Amino acid sequence: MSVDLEHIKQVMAEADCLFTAQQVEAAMDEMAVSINQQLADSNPIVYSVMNGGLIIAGQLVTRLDFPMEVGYLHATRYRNKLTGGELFWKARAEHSLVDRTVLIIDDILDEGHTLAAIVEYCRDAGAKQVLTAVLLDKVHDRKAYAGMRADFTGLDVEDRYIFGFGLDYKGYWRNANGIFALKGH
Ligand SMILES: O=P(O)(O)OC[C@H]1O[C@H](OP(=O)(O)OP(=O)(O)O)[C@H](O)[C@@H]1O
Ligand code: HPA
Repeated sequence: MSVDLEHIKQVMAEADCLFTAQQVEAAMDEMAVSINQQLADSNPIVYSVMNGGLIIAGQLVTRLDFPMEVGYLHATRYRNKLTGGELFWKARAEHSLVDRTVLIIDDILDEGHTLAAIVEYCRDAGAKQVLTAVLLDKVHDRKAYAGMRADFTGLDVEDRYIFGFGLDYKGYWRNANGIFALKGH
């Protein structure tokens, strides 16, 4: 599928910056303090959820100062579209999860179906504890279950279409250094 790069550039030019790079850095610092306190002696496996979790996971784990194994899971529900569908697994865990603590890191908890399915998968695979960390939690009443929250959350974000810092607009701008909202959405 060909992409109109002028459109992609225009989207960024017109976007609203909701959080600057400095605000994202500060949020990751705070998340790291909590995770360092809670998981220091747990020998966890830390999974990034590809693709969106790549940036936050990479930057968060360098703030963690205890022994851990690191890997990735790949599950997608939006597939570069603006609304989510059925969860599609592209890569599952390579480690045995039996009796392990698992920390799942993703960019956003939106409706939460992705994280809920991943947590269930890890529990079914024998993990003794599954914790979740997200940079963003989108504020609305469409969560997979009422009151759903990650164990560690960086920033609450308004109910708009978001991109930057791992989140994409039609596959682009995951590299944007900050959190942006699409004009009119
Ligand atoms: O809370 P939910 O409504 O389930 O949405 C959150 C998920 O959606 C995005 O992934 P996406 O499916 O877009 O794949 P990507 O990570 O490759 O962008 C994001 O990275 C989360 O994993
Ligand atoms: O607001 C969003 N932006 C990009 N990807 C997403 N995946 C879930 N919600 C979003």
